[in-house]
Amino acid sequence: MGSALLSQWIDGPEAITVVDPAGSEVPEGVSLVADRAEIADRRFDCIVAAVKPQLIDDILADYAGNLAPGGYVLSIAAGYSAVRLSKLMGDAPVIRTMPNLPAAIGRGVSGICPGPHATSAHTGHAENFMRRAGSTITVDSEDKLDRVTAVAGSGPGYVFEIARAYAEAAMAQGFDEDEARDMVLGTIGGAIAMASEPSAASLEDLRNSVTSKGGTTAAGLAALNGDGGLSTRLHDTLQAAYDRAVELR
Ligand SMILES: NC(=O)C1=CN([C@@H]2O[C@H](COP(=O)(O)OP(=O)(O)OC[C@H]3O[C@@H](n4cnc5c(N)ncnc54)[C@H](O)[C@@H]3O)[C@@H](O)[C@H]2O)C=CC1
Ligand SMILES: O=C(O)[C@@H]1CCC=N1
Repeated sequence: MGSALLSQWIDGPEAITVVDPAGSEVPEGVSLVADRAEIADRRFDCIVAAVKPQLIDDILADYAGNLAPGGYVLSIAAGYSAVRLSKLMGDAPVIRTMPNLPAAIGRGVSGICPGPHATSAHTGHAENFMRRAGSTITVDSEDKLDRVTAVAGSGPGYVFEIARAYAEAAMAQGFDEDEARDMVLGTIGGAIAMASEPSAASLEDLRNSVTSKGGTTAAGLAALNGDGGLSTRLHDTLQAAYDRAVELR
């Protein structure tokens, strides 16, 4: 996820240094170091925590001394609370964010939640930073950010899985893999673009506008969600993701 954001951040004026022991590739103009020791005496206005939440306890405390006076920590980690991260880093100002993967093409949706000691200047900076990667929603509690995580952070995973299953079903109708992928992504993309038009009708009305009485869509929709099974499944999906975020706090 860090690389996806980085791809959108590089056009800005900031000097960016990435620490990654795995030596991931970084875009031109970004410094890469494999070991924090190489930057031990340097100070940064913003430290981005982009490791797995389960690794934060072991990794981030070492960076407390790398924060410049007035700087802040921007976390993208799911669940791991800003309060806990601030304490871990010597009462540093922390802003928690929750981006999603389409940030890689500037189409992300990012939640932002100011944490302990964060000033309005820190929040403004984080909002500008995340807006470079797509749209943002600022929330006033960590619990809400964990719910943004369930809806949007994990959301591309649900969408890719739905598209995959949809394409698999198209193949069962006799289309080859490329045909199925093209038709399914074209249909999803077209429908979403139409629903995203400023003057678009409600999602319910749009659905109804496809559904002729006694026709094919009505037959398909009855199988898809006639018993409310899809609605229940999606409700359970978001709840399970939220519950996991709570466990990671
Ligand atoms: N994958 C996604 O769609 C999203 C992920 N996130 C959050 O982003 C964070 C990273 O997740 P992913 O990108 O999926 O995982 P990832 O495994 O792809 O990336 C983690 C990176 O951390 C690096 N790393 C490991 N140990 C390190 C250390 N000691 N110092 C510096 N870097 C180290 C790894 O080499 C790797 O490049 C997690 O906290 C996750 O909750 C948030 C929103 C969406
Ligand atoms: O699966 C995860 O935990 C991360 C956070 C949101 C999306 N990927």
